[in-house]
Order: sequence, then C-alpha cells, then structure tokens
Amino acid sequence: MMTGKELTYRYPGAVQPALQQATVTLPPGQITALIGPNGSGKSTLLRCLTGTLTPQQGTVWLQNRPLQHLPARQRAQRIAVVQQANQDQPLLTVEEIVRLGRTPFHRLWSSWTTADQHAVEQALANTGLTDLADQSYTALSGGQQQRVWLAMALAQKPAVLFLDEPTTYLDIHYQLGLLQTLRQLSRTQGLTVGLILHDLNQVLQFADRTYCVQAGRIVAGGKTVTVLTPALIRDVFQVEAKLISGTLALH
Ligand SMILES: Nc1ncnc2c1ncn2[C@@H]1O[C@H](COP(=O)(O)OP(=O)(O)OP(=O)(O)O)[C@@H](O)[C@H]1O
Repeated sequence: MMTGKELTYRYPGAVQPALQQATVTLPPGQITALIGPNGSGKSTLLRCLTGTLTPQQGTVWLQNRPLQHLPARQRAQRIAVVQQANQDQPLLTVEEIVRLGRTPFHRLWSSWTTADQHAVEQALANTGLTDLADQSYTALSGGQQQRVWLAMALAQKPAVLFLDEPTTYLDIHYQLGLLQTLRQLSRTQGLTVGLILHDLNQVLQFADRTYCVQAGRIVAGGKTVTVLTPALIRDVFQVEAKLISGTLALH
C-alpha cells in the first residue's frame, strides 16, 4: 500500500505549485490510474510518489513508513519506475538490460543467484521478450524497446510499480497485452501499480482506481467507475462523453 498525504510541490523558481495538497491511495493488488489534461501535474505527482521529487509539504507513505525514512537501497528494491521510451540507447542485449533490474539486490561483487536468473526469465516471459533475449537493444523497434524497460522493472520484483504513459509507443496488440500483464501481476502477486494513462477507455477497462488531476489539484478520486463520469470528462477535458455498453463514446 502506498499513500500520498496532502502533497504540495513547487518547482524551483516557479510562482505556483505544480501540485497542491494531493492525497492519493494506491492499494496492493490494484491498478491506480492518474488522469488529467496536459500540464495538470500527473508526472509531478508520480515523481513525488516515487521519491524522485521531495514534496515541500505532505508525506508519502510506503507500507506505513514515510518514504524519506527508508534507506535508498530499500526504496530502490521496492519501487520500480518505467518512464516513457526514448531513454538512452545502451549497447547491451535485451537480457543484459533486464538483468540490471536485479542491481538493487546486489552489493559489489556479490554473485548472481538462481533467484536472480529466475526473476529475469520470468520478466522476459511476462513481456513476450524471451525469444529476443540475445538481441541487441538498438536493433529493436520502439515498442519492443518499451517492453524491455518494463521487463527490467519486473525483474526487480518491486512492491510498487509506476509507469508513465506506458502504452505510448506500443501498437494496440501490445497496449492491451501490457495492461493485461499488469492486471494479472497486480492480482496474482499483490503488486501495487500506479500509471499515467491518457486513453480513458483503457482507464475504464483496466484501472481499479482513478485520480483525476486538474491544475495541480486532485479533483476526483476513488473507484474508476464512480470517478470517470461524463460530467467529470466534460469539466476537465471539455469533451462530451456517453457511456454506451461499458465504453465511453467521446466527441
Ligand atoms: N522540471 C520542471 N521545472 C519547472 N516546471 C515544471 C517542470 N516539470 C513540469 N513543470 C510544470 O509543472 C506543471 C505540471 O507538469 P507535469 O509534467 O506534472 O504535468 P502532466 O500532467 O504530467 O503533463 P503531460 O500530460 O503533458 O505529461 C506544468 O505547468 C509544467 O510546466
């Protein structure tokens, strides 16, 4: 379980906070989506929850401990983050990158264990990358590269997994595959998943809980079906929405 209580963050030199008094709960075994217009503060909230940014006010709690009290190593073991693609282009194979997910569990010179290897193989299998394990990363398509970063995060076997717009570079097959994988992992392993998604129908289909951020504030939060109403979508996105057979028709 991860919670953020009344988080306020202002970037250095900015007049207004990018995030104001945001309170969120991410339960284990569930997918929690952050939605909101461009520039509303979703990534800032995500960075506060991962510990990349330290809010000027408020506290992030991970399993009943304030995040800032957790030693860096424990933080690195428990929280994994998948950023949008186009990261560095490492001259490594797929498996070599996925193995890096085990780094937080190793001290200098400590040896590679069968548990490490098992975690890597499971992560490759969960992301459909087993057959590409020996390929060079630079030879992969953008969508395949995106899956490598997810596999690296999964190899870490984190308690909490954050993803910033994970479906951006994926075709529709892999978008659904990734969201199904996340749902399965959250259900079967009790993984806490937090993600930023722009596709509201995917939010409706896959997110158990949703928080909507507008101008740095949480304007709605809770079970997705109760949050994602036509009225909210109109207010926040200025888009008309109708729910037809469980799908949002947007216009
Ligand atoms: N590093 C930064 N320094 C200063 N201001 C920033 C920085 N990053 C973001 N901001 C500002 O903070 C506000 C919130 O940005 P944030 O990236 O959290 O929004 P977002 O909802 O994730 O947007 P998007 O959907 O476009 O990715 C914006 O006004 C943005 O300009």
